[in-house]
Amino acid sequence: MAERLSAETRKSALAELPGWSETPGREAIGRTFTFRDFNEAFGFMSRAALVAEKSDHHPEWKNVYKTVDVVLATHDAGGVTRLDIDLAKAMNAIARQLGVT
Ligand SMILES: C[C@H](O)[C@H](O)[C@H]1CNC2=NC(N)=NC(=O)C2=N1
Repeated sequence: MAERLSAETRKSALAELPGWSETPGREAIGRTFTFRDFNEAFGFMSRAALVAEKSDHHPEWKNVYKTVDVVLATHDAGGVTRLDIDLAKAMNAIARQLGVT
């Protein structure tokens, strides 16, 4: 089972994750992605969903038109683990391919 990261490790991991920040009021990280339109937002979600399924690690996310709000935490560990950092990195890579840095 993935180990919960300390506040210090979480903060240094966030420094490598453009656009991501701590979620106020809970041990989690979050980012809002804004795409060109709904089609690209949903395309992002489709691709990220495949990565999540493959890693058995799933996001908490909400899509409104061209925005996707994402919160990542490892429920089993009660905080942020490497799994969340890796999924955030993968999401940033997918977004970059869609022109969103
Ligand atoms: C049994 C299965 O491995 C677990 O329920 C997985 C599924 N996806 C998950 N996703 C997230 N974000 N946290 C978890 O603890 C988690 N656990």
